[in-house]
Amino acid sequence: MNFLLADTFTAAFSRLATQDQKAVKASVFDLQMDPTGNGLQLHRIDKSKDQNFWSARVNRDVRLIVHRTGESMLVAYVDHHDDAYAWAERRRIEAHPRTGAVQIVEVRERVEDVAPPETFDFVAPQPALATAPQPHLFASLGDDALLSIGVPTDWLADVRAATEDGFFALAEHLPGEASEALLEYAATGALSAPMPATADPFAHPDALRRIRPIADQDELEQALAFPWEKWAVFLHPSQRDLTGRSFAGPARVAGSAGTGKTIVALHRAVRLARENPEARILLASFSQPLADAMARKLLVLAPETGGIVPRITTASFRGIAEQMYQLEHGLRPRIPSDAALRERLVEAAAAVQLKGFSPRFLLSEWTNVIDAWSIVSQEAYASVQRMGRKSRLGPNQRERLWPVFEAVRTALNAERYTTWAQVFTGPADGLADRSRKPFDHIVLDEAQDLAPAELRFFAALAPTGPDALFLAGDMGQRIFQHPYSWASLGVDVRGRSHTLKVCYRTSQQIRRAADHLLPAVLREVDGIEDERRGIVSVFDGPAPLVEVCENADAERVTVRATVTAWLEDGVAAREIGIFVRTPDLIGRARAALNGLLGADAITTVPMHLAKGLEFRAVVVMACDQGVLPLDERVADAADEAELDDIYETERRLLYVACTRAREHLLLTGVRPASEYLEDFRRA
Ligand SMILES: Nc1ncnc2c1ncn2[C@@H]1O[C@H](COP(=O)(O)OP(=O)(O)OP(=O)(O)O)[C@@H](O)[C@H]1O
Repeated sequence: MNFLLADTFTAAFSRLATQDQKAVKASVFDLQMDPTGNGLQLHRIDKSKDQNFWSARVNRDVRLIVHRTGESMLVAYVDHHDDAYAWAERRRIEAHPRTGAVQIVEVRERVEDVAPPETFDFVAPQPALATAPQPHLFASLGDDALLSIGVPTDWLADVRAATEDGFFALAEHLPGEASEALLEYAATGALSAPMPATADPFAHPDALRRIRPIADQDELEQALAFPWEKWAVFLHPSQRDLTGRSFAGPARVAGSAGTGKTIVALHRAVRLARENPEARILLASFSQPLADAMARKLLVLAPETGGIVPRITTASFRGIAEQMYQLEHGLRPRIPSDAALRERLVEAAAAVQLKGFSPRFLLSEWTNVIDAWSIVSQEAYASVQRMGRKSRLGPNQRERLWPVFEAVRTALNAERYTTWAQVFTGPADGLADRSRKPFDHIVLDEAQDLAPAELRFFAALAPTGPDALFLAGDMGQRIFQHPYSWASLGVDVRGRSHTLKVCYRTSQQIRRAADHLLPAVLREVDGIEDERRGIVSVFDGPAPLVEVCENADAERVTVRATVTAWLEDGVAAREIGIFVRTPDLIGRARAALNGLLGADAITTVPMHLAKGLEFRAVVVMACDQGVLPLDERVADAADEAELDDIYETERRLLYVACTRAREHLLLTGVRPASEYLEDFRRA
């Protein structure tokens, strides 16, 4: 008999008190050992429309709801007695008549039978005083089309009557696949193609995202250990596909912020480790805090110690390269700071009386071209494409610049400095001819910000072959790198790049507004197009707020009032993040929080550190003209094209900051405000 867990159960389980959870766990384990349910006092729920629902007694108060057929035992829900019964009385579990996927369907009471909950009011007539009626979003879709995307038959009329305002209240009652397909239709005007049917209705990808077969005790232990981490057990079909698929060459998962790329990277690393007990896997991300966060999540997915976890190394991009450097050289690399580099560049420029290039330009050219691409000769500099450095530097300019860079390289060598690019390039060169590599599989998150030397390094760490290199990243969030061709470095993901479309982190309102900061289609150097239309968020929330204030005092008052309201509303201080463009603006953010209870727990950081974070509520402060985009950067642009590039990166920074928010977002600035606020408001 198949033993299965539904996400409705894990969600309800995570809400119970710890004592009750212990008792529920014991009952579920008993049930797994003996799926007949003997000893658990199973009672059929007579009032349910689905005769396969039974209740099992956990303790005096708590009841487990199971769905039992000849072939399967599905643990569907758990709650206090009356609520558990009420849940089962309004549900049925069945294979959808068209898609074939098993669904937990909320039974749609007829309007005359039951007063509709306040949150939805679809088939019921609109009040007479309603303002201009909103168009029905799905009026043009026939039954056939609605059934093809998994809308349960009882909900067809509601879906056809849904308007924009009420859709999310309705969506909560529909199976996820149906609401996502409807939202995508609302956004793009196209219906997604249905998934192919499977012989076993539980094996259908749409069923697997909510109902997971549990093979043994270990799996059950894992599913119950962290019930609030839904992602650990229930994946979207597209996430599941990317987790399980084998790729003949380097592959990539793309997708807007919050679509679960990190989750795919984690599941994939665990899957590869489980499948091959010999495999050594590297799971790396941009920074140490992000690597630490992945390591914590890894323990949720694979709690068993002594098992696969020791074979998965989690590290930051630089951390792993630095370790290898240290192993080889016996000491840590001495890395020049940006200030030290700038100083040497300015000195070298003065020595050759170079005029017309700002220190910022010299540093950027050094970092993004000379050092990034290991340029060591004037000839190489003359021919380098300066990919992503859109300013066209003619041969004369390069000729004038070269002595400066050459002098800086010599000075750095003399002072025993090693640049980050050199830290990555050394091991990459050393490993090129070796047959034994340190890892079998490399899985990288935040791949959009990999520098060329870093990409080469990671590609060299595992043997070329199937599933050697998997990259997760969103081009729309690239803030540290100029674009360049991955294919030119041998990492060609064309044909093996897949985009996730369902956003789990950010409410529909915030995501939609943030999307306006970026073009609808982003085109990469290697020709891959990243289509950003048709992304849907799985939940709804308040519209983001934009406040342009007369002065910094007024801004402080606005931010303080909003944060206070969030705290009073039950948002914990640690769930609030405040982002500003530069470190010296942090004081402006802290001033707004001065004296607020719990203010210390509120994160206040520059936008550059927002990557990978997540908060229930976010303020992006000081979005003033001159701050976003940052005047200093704009002033250094060599030409129009370079200016465009700066504008784009600044825009992406704001996009990253805004998309850290789950439910609430406030953007503030002082008049005259950043022009980006207008784009944001277009939503
Ligand atoms: N299948 C899922 N079920 C439930 N929650 C999920 C699922 N997949 C992802 N999430 C949640 O969505 C949020 C975003 O996931 P994740 O960090 O993997 O997205 P991302 O695409 O890497 O985001 P970003 O590009 O902004 O870093 C997280 O809170 C994660 O737990």
